Amino acid sequence: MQLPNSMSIIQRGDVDVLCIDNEHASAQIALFGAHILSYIPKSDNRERLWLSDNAIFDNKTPIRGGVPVCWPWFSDAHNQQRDDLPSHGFVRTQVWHLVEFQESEKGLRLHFSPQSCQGPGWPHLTQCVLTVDVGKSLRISLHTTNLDTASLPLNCALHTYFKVNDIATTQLLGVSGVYRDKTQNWQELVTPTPYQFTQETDRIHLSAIPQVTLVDEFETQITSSGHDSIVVWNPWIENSQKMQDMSDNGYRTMLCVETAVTQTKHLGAGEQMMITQEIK
Ligand SMILES: O=P(O)(O)OC[C@H]1O[C@@H](O)[C@H](O)[C@@H](O)[C@@H]1O
Repeated sequence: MQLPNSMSIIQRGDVDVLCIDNEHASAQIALFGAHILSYIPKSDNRERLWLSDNAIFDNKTPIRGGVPVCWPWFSDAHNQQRDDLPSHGFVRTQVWHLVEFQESEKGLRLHFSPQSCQGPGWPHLTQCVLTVDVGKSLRISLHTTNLDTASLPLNCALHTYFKVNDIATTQLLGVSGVYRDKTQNWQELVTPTPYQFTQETDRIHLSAIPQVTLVDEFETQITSSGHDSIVVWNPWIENSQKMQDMSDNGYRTMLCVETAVTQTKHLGAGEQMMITQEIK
């Protein structure tokens, strides 16, 4: 396939990375996982995504940072009662194909599909496509079609790591309602106001919150659709120290705000669904 004018390819370790540079923004997308690593709009030249200094680019290990695509389950697959399955599904550790692109005055639209939509714990016939729009905003859509003859149980997430100046002075606006707290035995608790960070945070907010603002030195707008949850995660110091692909202080400059389906969508035969996260 001939590449669009605004795109070149580089190597990071063993991973092929698409570099996009158009009049609106620059971005980097690894083919391993169709994993967006960087997005910098030209309106302010500010990097929106966090990528670990110790991220591993070996075409095997999930990349720590950017936008991991979690599909067809979220987290440790406990919904399926199977401990042997990889956390966050199996497509973030596949090399994806760029199947199509369109260039327009709005920017570049890219469509990716994984090597295979079947994997361990997922015998179903499905199609999964990731569409990325690199323009004045970064728009990411994960589209699933059930090609099987029976209904199937789906969870998924766009697990975005946002770059923050200092987690101690970061706030989230727009999040309300109840959440399940993984750090407190999955207790259901009420979202605090103001929403700030002083310790390990691992929360599934159980509603389709459409708009979240990440307030740091600057403001980042996160718009979601098609989801049933927003997940908020910061591992804090002890977990950062334990993770091989994260520096000890890595937690200080990142916050995950994830657009997710965690409450299991039963997708009927022939049915489609899509989750979208837009970042400005
Ligand atoms: O280390 P992983 O598999 O990329 O997962 C990172 C985190 O992802 C978050 O979405 C989960 O809520 C956390 O529990 C998990 O630790």
